[in-house]
Amino acid sequence: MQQTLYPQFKILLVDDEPSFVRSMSLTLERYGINNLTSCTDPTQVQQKMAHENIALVLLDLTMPVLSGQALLGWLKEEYPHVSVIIFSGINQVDAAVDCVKRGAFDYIVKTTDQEHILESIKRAIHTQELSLENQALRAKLLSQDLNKADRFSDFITADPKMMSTFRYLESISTSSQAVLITGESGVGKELIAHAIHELSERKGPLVTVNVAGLDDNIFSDTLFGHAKGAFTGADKMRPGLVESAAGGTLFLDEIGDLSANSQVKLLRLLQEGEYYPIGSDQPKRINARVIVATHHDLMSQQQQGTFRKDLYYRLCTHMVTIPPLRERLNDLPLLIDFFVHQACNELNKPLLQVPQRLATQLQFHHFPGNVRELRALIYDAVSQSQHNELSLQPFTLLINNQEDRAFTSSIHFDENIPLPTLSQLNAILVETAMLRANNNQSLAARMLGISQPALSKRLKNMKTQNE
Ligand SMILES: Nc1ncnc2c1ncn2[C@@H]1O[C@H](COP(=O)(O)OP(=O)(O)OP(=O)(O)O)[C@@H](O)[C@H]1O
Repeated sequence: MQQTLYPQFKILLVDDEPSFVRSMSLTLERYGINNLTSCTDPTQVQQKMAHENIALVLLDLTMPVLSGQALLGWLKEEYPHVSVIIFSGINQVDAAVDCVKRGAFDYIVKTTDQEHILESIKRAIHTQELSLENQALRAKLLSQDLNKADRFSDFITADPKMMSTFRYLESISTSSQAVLITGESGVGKELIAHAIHELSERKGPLVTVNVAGLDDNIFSDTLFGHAKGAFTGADKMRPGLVESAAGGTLFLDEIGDLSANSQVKLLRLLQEGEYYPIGSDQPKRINARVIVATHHDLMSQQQQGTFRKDLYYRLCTHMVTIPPLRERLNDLPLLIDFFVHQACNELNKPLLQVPQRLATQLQFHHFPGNVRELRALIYDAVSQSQHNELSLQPFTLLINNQEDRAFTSSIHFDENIPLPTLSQLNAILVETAMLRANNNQSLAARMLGISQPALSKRLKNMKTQNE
């Protein structure tokens, strides 16, 4: 099994008592916090900070030679972004206030119960993770570049909104927090989940589970597995898919359809990082990053009370929304070419020419099934094509219907206002087409159903009439 280090940065434990360092390390490791380094000699801290990627320090207050307070002052001066939690053998309000004033994240008495200590450490980790991601995100947004563009190569797009989504995903690639992907059915959420897994560089597998329609028992059995004898027919222990995803990613698709009971279990898994196989009282720890996706509007589901608020807010930390195809029409020609290539390859046909007007004409279609629908249409057209050009037959009904509908529903003449003249309408149409085509005359001409020279002539006429 792959051992993933958590968190992504190191935690330095400094205490002159070797027994405390040992027991604290064991406790943290038991709770999945295993990216640790330690020292019992406070004078070594300087060297460790210089050579290791440390973002959280757990510091004993009372040590010989160099006190925790002195080290805290030095750390806050030299490494202001590093969080420091102070541990003390005694509960001294003055010392606690002083440490917090000097910038300590928290002050903990060593005899405090373990849960409280862990809570504080988890909070510090979470704060550091968010701040590191924030820095990465800012750098990424400023740079405009993708470092690992190849990880997105299966997702065909030239859309600026998708490019910012890719940059955002790069900046959170090493985070251990869950990612929520939303968007209509068929927009490519599963492809994005694959890209996130690839970006994370986790060595383990990507395990996908469609949770729609799973009742709570099946959900638990599928994800958490069961112990031998847990129920009739459980004749041997079976590990769940959380375990299969160890060292990798667990992708839960259709999360908006999760039953209320299963939502509680998922929340616990995300919050505590633990789960119980059915019939076992031994908790197991998750060692996989979780990605969830849904085509539902989770925000309104949680407002209506069908999706737990706490789970929603937990999932929201990292969220991406993939726009529907009709909102990224620039992707149409790219996707058409891509699917024609793919279909010709798969169906063993020579590469077909794509009539240029296809993308323009398809712009009017609403694409309720998004890219999946476009893919199916292209595959159908490729299989029906007899000659070396893609047959437009499968699209005719769709194009005519949509063009007519788009046309008639968008044009309305108010009875109280005089009708425009034909030349006024002509000018409006030409200007709108030029605007939509980004001043590309060939494209605008195709939209208007005329040749490029004819459009150029009209533009010249309009110009002289205006002069
Ligand atoms: N941008 C894209 N480039 C190439 N192929 C795409 C793109 N987007 C989607 N596809 C293809 O469209 C189909 C549907 O994509 P996918 O299954 O990822 O959608 P989804 O959003 O997860 O849908 P659902 O909500 O129904 O699960 C797949 O065959 C996928 O490969």
